[in-house]
Amino acid sequence: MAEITRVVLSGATGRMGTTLARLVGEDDGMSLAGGIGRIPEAGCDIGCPVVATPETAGEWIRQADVVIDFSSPELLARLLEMHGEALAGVALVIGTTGLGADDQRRIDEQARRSPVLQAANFSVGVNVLLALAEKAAAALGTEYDVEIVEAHHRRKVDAPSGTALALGESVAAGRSVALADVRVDGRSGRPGERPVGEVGFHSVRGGDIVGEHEVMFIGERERVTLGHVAQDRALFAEGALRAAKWLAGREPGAYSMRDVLGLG
Ligand SMILES: NC(=O)C1=CN([C@@H]2O[C@H](COP(=O)(O)OP(=O)(O)OC[C@H]3O[C@@H](n4cnc5c(N)ncnc54)[C@H](OP(=O)(O)O)[C@@H]3O)[C@@H](O)[C@H]2O)C=CC1
Ligand SMILES: O=C(O)C1=N[C@H](C(=O)O)C[C@H](O)C1
Repeated sequence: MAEITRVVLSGATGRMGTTLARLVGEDDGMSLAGGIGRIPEAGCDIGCPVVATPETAGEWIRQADVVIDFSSPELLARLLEMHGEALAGVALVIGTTGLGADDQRRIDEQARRSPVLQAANFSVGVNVLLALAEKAAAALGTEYDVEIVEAHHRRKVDAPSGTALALGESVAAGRSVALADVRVDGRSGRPGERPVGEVGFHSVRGGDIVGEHEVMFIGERERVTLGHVAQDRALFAEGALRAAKWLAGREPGAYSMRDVLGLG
């Protein structure tokens, strides 16, 4: 009989959590062990028991093959603090964005005990776009000004999006600079003339936009635009489940969608 991948969802009752629960339910190779989300009653709808805090999820985690987190920086931090040891050997797929330096440090520490795959965006298209942005930035150089524009639904709480920042990291890598040294979020007042090498970020929020990203390389007489439009968040959930199956059973370490997709 084929192996079943047992999944725990962190953020189970949210937009991504419920989409993931539906797709896991449709997949003969996966089963839901439990979920963490603030609305335990939602367990009936998503097809597995849900608890409101990670404290009581320890047993599920110990028995799981993979924990998939699309929640908030706060819940992810508590999960790692509370269950770092229970998670040893359990694969961890992280989609949560808006993380700070301390959150990232905790994730990197966990990657010494568990296989951890973190991605700001699980769509195949965006991961190809990240590679294209790096190539374009290297080829065009700083004669071309880079502006990154992203648009999301009105309920998104972090800005710029994780994907926009990942695109900025690609541009910075292509130019061999640190993003923190060239990043500018929006402009207002009299910021003065645009310095050479700056990477600008602009966030649009409204309605039900799933996720749109554009990287503009703006020269004196031409403009190169690379972009991606997500039309359905099942796109991200499918990518996360593909990553989960790929990751379960691997050695501890930090992995990326590049590894899953063989993008080098
Ligand atoms: N990497 C990728 O491809 C993608 C990443 N994302 C990211 O995933 C994250 C979640 O997105 P989305 O599903 O839209 O957000 P939602 O707000 O819809 O879902 C978040 C879920 O986490 C729960 N949660 C958050 N904080 C806590 C807490 N402290 N205790 C208990 N439960 C908590 C929420 O419960 P409650 O609703 O009750 O607050 C909810 O179930 C975001 O960071 C987003 O940017 C999103 C899409 C794709
Ligand atoms: O919050 C969202 O919805 C999304 N968040 C991710 C991000 O911050 O880049 C990925 C996707 O764009 C949807």
